Amino acid sequence: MITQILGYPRIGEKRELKKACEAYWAGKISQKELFEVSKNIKKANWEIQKKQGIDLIPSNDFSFYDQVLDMTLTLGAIPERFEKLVEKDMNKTDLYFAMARGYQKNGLDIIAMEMTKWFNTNYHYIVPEFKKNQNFEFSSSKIIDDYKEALELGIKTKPVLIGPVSFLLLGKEKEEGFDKLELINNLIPAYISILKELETLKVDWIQIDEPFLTTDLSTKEKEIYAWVYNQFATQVPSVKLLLTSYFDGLKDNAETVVNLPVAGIHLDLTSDEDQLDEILNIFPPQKFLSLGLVNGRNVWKNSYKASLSKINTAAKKLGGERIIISTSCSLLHTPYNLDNENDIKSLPPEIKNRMAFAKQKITELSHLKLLADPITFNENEDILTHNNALLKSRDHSTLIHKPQIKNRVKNLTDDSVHRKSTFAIRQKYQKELFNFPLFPTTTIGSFPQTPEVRKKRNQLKKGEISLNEYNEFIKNEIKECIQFQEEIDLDVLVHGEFERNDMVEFFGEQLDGFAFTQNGWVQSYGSRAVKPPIIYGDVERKAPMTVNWSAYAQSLTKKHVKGMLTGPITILQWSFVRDDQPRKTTAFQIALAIRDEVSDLEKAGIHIIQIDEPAIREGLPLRAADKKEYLSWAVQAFKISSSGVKDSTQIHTHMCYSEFNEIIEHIAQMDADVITIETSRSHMELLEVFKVFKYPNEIGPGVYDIHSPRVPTEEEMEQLIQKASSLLSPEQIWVNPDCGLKTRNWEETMLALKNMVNAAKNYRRKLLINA
Ligand SMILES: Nc1nc2c(c(=O)[nH]1)N[C@@H](CNc1ccc(C(=O)N[C@@H](CCC(=O)N[C@@H](CCC(=O)N[C@@H](CCC(=O)O)C(=O)O)C(=O)O)C(=O)O)cc1)CN2
Ligand code: MET
Ligand SMILES: [Zn+2]
Repeated sequence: MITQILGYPRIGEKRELKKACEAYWAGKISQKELFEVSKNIKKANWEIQKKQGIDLIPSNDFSFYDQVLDMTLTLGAIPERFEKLVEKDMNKTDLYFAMARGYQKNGLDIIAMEMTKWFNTNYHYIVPEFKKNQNFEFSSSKIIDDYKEALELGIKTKPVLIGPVSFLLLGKEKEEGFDKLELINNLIPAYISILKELETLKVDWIQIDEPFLTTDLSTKEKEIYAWVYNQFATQVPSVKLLLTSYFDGLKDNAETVVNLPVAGIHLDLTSDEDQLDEILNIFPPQKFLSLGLVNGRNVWKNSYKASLSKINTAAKKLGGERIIISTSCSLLHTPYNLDNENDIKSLPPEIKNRMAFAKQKITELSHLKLLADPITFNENEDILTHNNALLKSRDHSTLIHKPQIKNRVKNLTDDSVHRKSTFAIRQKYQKELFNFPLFPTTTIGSFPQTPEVRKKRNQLKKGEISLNEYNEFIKNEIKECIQFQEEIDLDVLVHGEFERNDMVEFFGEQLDGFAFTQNGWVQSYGSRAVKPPIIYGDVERKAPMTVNWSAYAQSLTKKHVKGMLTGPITILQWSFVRDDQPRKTTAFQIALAIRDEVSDLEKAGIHIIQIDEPAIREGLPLRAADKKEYLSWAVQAFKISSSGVKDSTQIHTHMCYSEFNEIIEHIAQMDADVITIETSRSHMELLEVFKVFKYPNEIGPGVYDIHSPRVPTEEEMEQLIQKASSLLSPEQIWVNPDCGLKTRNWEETMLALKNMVNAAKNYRRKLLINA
């Protein structure tokens, strides 16, 4: 048997890549220095795998920003607006970063390529853009260079490519009148060139990722898959392709997939463990089968007993030589190394003992290999015994199991899931209490997280300043933020979220049942990363988490300050979640904790409370058949958290990543009094859905794209308000940015928000004149 992983984290064990990229963008280091950092990261990654005895070590899994963008450049699919830069002889690295981040320099203003979520993860990729008759050409030698770079270190790697069908499906048509899949004919020759070049280098295996194979495919799409892989088999017959898919099972695509003429097929057995038997029944002779047993999406130790049983089942049918023991997906979604976590207060040893990060997951693969082989089994049996005992000890842990919490979830009644009155009645009370003008203005919560704020938090962590000093600093930030909001005359104020390292981690740190890490960084997009908290046990709120900050902010102003919370589904989705109970149960436990916080905010005199749910869409299962069930409990979880308040208390929610058209009815069922959403980047295109679906409650479509440093003008935003008014009723509409302002700086923020408030005022005035 052989072992493999599908990809390794690439930000560096100490986030070296983030620091190097940001320094390079700021002009502080040279390109040579940047490349030096990347070289060291790749080298360390390859060597650790080699040391642990991984047989198929990936290359080209490294990326400076995103692997899909790498593929776009490899195929020469550079959008037209960047051609100006090519003509100016900009070097490839700068062009690459310009495509990812936009280019506003030297009199040019070129907007970045769009970014969106990678399937159901918190990783974002750069969306390929296609025009009619788009040409593709093998244009970047990164995949070749990285292979050679590893070879020079004495390591023969398995280059990784995104497959052609998935590449097209990941992209977007930027012109009317064609279907991106038509481009497959233009695309295949470019792929053939890549494969031929790899062939001349005598590579052994090539990993080709087709993650769309775990989604619902049309007959036509299945036919395209068959056609494409037959092309490869005839035109480059000697290359050994290992075809992967992940994040779900092959299900009804299984028949198509096992019959593709490739040398090996990889299955994700962590997200669909039942598929193995079915696949084995139809699996053709000679092909290799890769068993994705070690979970690349969580931080829990593998159950060797369960994995070995699968390996044995497969080996009985296929024989051991054709089996590959693998991670379920790339390890991109897990942190680097658990050995770096030594703070027992944030990560109790009992929990740490049951965890594995990327480095530990590699060890697990080599253990499984030893245990799967009868010859090496005997002398390693204690590894299995130990693993069994460790995982069993979980069942009786008092750290994990809290009967009173389990009971509270069990005893939830229908009443706890609904507001007291209908929206129409609540709206009446709220209008009386708040008396806002038409088009009330507000923000989404966070204000700039400046280097000073982060530095203070860092000093607190290192013990260089006292908690008191830190709190006073944050209070001062809040004070200045409130003052600014009053000055520009926003209608609903926020405290600014200065005390939060991250909107999820901040809550995780304060809840029972959560652990957190010091170095457990996972890439979210580009140079940005998160440290997802770890939910290991029953979740309970120990004490109020945000009340003091909100109450303090409210004490500074006569205007209403919105309380600011993260919702249960977003906390669930952006954490590493325990795997010993259904996600729904964990979501409900978090929801109850948030419900208690909402209630305490209300008692403290906060009359408007926002519960953010930006990740509700991303949690959607990949298969249509599974969506309904998820949406049902996700909406319930939100309602558990939000429905314990008086009719006059106004509940807001916020969502970005607004590809929500398909779930708009469920969003309406959440029954928030006000929802703010991301729409400005698409110029309100997303609101088209309201032509066919009458959204019942109030809604704030974003008028200001916070992803770009650009300051929008009053006129622009007024036009967006006007556009929204043509699709929604003026009584429904709020005016706000697309999302929080934490990644922006103060200068941009001040100008943009001033313009935003003026835009709302101008539009109100015009309505009055016309009335
Ligand atoms: N969890 C989560 N997922 C999300 C989002 C989100 O906000 N949270 N937003 C969407 C977009 N994704 C994002 C992900 C990360 C960041 C982001 O800004 N991350 C920061 C880190 C945030 C953080 O944890 N900051 C810590 C500081 C960590 C740090 O870098 N400390 C320095 C020292 C700081 C100093 O002295 O200057 C160090 O350790 O070296 C804090 O504020 O306390 C980064 O990568 O730079 C933004 C958006 C979708 N997914
Ligand atoms: N309240 C949060 C903020 O303003 C919502 C962010 S959604 C990713 O940052
Ligand atoms: Zn947002």
